Amino acid sequence: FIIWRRQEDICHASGPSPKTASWIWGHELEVFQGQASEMYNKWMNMYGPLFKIKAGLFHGDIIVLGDHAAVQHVFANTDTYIKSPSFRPLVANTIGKGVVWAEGQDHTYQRRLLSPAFSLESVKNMADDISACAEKFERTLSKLAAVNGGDITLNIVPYTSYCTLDIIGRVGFGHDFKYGQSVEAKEISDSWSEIVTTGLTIGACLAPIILRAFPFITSIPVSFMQAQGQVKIVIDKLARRFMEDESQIEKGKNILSILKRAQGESDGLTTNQLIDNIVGLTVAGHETSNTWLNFTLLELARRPDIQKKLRDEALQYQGPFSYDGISKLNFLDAVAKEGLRLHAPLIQTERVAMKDDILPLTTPIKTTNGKILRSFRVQKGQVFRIAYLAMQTNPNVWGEDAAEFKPERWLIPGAMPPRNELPRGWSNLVAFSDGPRICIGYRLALFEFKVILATLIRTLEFHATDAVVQRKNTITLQPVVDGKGGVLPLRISLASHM
Ligand code: HEM
Repeated sequence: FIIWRRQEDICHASGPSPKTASWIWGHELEVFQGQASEMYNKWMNMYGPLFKIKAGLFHGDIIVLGDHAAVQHVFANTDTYIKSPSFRPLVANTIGKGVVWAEGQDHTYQRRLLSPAFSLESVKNMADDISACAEKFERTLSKLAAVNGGDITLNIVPYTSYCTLDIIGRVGFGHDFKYGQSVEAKEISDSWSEIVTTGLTIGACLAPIILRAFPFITSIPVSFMQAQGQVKIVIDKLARRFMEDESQIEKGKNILSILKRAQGESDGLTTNQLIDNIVGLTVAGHETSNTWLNFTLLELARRPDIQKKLRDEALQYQGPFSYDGISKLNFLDAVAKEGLRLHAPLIQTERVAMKDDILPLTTPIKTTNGKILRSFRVQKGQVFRIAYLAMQTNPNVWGEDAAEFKPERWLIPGAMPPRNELPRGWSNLVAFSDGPRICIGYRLALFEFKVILATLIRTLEFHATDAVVQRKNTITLQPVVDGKGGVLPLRISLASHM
């Protein structure tokens, strides 16, 4: 057994020294204490796109993956590489047994039934709802700036969050959250603040490690985890209420109506699966889109020249925003991609190998015993972290300016690395993942991002403040100022042409 173990590739994989790891929490504590993805970026630079770290509570080493061929292989083989079984009961408790939770045939089945609600045609039909929410957001900021003499400094995070919640409410299940003013919107917003605040505490780092070591624990008394369950309670109630009104279901263009109408006698999601999926979509689609917008606004605030170029393009657009129309705004498209590359809202995901396998490698790796490996043998039970953010900001792939916000790299011929040196995934990014579990809402996320940004930028100017903004990972990437999460101060003024 010992000889066999010593032959495993992981034994000789490079990585940070075990001596630098906490004896009880491994390197996981160091990863948590740094800024989001900071340690992964550093180690990827030192050890290459596949390295191992010490796991907490004496669990076997974790492999951190950024190699394109290996990542593509993991995402393509969803039967071999599944989400961590230790977290499934927790996901079931907090967001239900929808597509986010499902594995194997159940996942394929649910995904097939959900897909029509996210088709190009369905997303195009969401244009009016998305625009209405974006305009409300813009009017609120313009009004605040106007009554304050044309200029105001505020924390943008809750304002963006009200807007993205409004959108998912309307396009998801025909509900108006009234731009953060309804009772339910306040409950969701309070739960999220709790998640962000407690997500910065040590408990949020230790809870998943404990769960992995003791998977029979289905409920951990950490408010970080419990707060997610509160969103389920609120959305569950609203979605059930919506379904009682058959006339709404008959004419509705929203996701729940589409799914409910498709509910056949032998084929279709059960009512509980429908509800769980609406909960999952709300959780998966709300704060992710919010993060993408917030950090892109920060980048634009720091670069008035880029902001002006974006504004000029948006001002040329005539009429209401449609999916096809807004897709023609090339600079907006480049800003969207660059914002997502630099600030992937989900910075990583985890997978576990269900059987022994061999990972193909794009970049051969050198092991600690001097061997060059062109593929990597893994054993059943191996845990992987797929480091989305580190992959998208790896200077060995994206060049020396990988950490800079440069939308023009997407437009100037030859400015991007050759496609065969980039991963697969939407626009050669991994932020939406890839393979059979690629984000089901990516088209909606992109459309809403563009409509909101174009609507805001036409009338408002964003300016950076003196605040030092850090980035931490609390489920999604969060701006942190003075140790407080969910804080991103921006100065906002009415655009000079107004
Ligand atoms: C910027 C916005 C978004 C980002 C960056 C994002 C990212 C991701 C990623 C990385 C995954 C794969 C996670 C994994 O397998 O471990 C995922 C899955 C998923 N996303 Fe998104 N997402 C976004 C917006 C949305 C929206 C707007 C919705 C729906 C309203 C949505 C619904 C889902 C669902 C249901 C899954 C699970 C899909 C499956 O397992 O088959 N997401 N998303």
